[in-house]
Amino acid sequence: MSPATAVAATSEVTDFVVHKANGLKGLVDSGLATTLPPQYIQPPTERLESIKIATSASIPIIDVSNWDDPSVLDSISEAASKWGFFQIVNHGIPSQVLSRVVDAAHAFYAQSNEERRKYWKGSSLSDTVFYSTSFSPQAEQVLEWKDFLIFQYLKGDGEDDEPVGSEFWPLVCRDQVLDYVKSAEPVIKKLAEVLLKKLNVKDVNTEIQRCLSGSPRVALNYYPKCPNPELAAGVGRHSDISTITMLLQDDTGGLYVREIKEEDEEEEEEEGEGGFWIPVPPVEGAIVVNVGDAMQIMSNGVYKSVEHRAFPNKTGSRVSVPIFVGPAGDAVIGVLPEVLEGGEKKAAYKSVLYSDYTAHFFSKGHDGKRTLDFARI
Ligand SMILES: COc1cc(/C=C/C(=O)SCCNC(=O)CCNC(=O)[C@H](O)C(C)(C)COP(=O)(O)OP(=O)(O)OC[C@H]2O[C@@H](n3cnc4c(N)ncnc43)[C@H](O)[C@@H]2OP(=O)(O)O)ccc1O
Ligand SMILES: O=C(O)CCC(=O)C(=O)O
Ligand SMILES: [Fe+2]
Repeated sequence: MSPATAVAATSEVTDFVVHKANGLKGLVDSGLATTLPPQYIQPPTERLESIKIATSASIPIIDVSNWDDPSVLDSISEAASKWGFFQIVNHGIPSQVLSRVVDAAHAFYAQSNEERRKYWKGSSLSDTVFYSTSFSPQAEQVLEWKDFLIFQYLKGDGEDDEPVGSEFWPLVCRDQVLDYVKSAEPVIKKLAEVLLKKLNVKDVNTEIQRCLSGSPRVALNYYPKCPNPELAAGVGRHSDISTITMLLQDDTGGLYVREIKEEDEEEEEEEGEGGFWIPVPPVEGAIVVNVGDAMQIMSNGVYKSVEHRAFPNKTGSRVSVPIFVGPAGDAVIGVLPEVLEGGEKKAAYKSVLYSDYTAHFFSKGHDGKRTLDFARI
């Protein structure tokens, strides 16, 4: 292929996937992507083959059947400090609710391009749901091998009101997403309570509440079967900007978490391309929990938001369902005063308007933990 033809092919693929709103799923279904298109080819340093996989480390699996057990609280806060990631089991969310939301994700992507396109970002009838691809396609050098459908769970005024705009959510997955968020809410609340309690925050006032939870966002991430997974990334190295993320993954696998080294803890994590990556194996009924940047800021680095990434595979598609719990856009986040009491440590982060922080995150491709520099003093 001449360079000119290659460029034409490149722009045609982006046009088809992004601008014509077919998504990556549309490209894969078209049968045209028998080899990985150039704009999905990651630089060598970002490929699975060039990362060092940790063979002996694993992230903790915590049984949360008894939230009153002090050892559960200790395990959670220790995991949030040491790994930034853990899995919870016996959390009380019925297994059918979990399997139904995964099946519903497959059902959404199994639809025709026309049906999915109705929800494409900018065309969707409600801003509380949209379909898109990669991460921020307008800002990325290389696209990620992922589509996502994202919902904003914005509660109505009345106690029993359905979330704003949910009458416009796709019928193939609407009820399953609603059931999942409703069942997850008490678990999210408990996790936030435990993490704050261990920071000595006794009075969870309205301002702190706002910093913990605006309206959660739920995504149905879809990583199609990939012709050359060794060259691609499903989601590139990033930390979440949330306070907490609860991630449900199907039984495929593909998620890796960066191992925190002790020296990282002392000098503030300096990641880059080195270090070891810990696979997060799917565990039946488990939910992966991770600390996001907002929690790292509020806890002054006691809890760590940790880089993670996911790779696609050659044999089949993969689904994951994160619930991002984070501040409202107009909340100001900063180090909680309780964390600085005693006066030994200085605040490592300034206070920032969360919508400025999120705008910065979405204005660039994934770049590990660099987003945090936006708030670092
Ligand atoms: C897509 O691939 C991804 C995504 C991620 C995401 C990781 C996270 O940690 S997201 C956590 C952020 N969410 C929360 O903390 C939940 C509570 N708050 C909100 O949802 C708020 O919307 C807000 C995120 C704080 C922003 O509020 P505001 O500034 O008032 O403006 P909005 O209009 O609501 O949003 C601005 C802009 O961002 C888009 N957006 C918001 N969340 C997501 C998201 N999770 N994924 C994709 N896009 C998102 C929103 O649609 C708006 O877009 P415009 O184009 O209309 O400006 C990690 C890794 C990935 O690969
Ligand atoms: O699919 C996964 O396992 C990870 C997804 C993720 O990190 C995200 O959506 O923020
Ligand atoms: Fe993430």
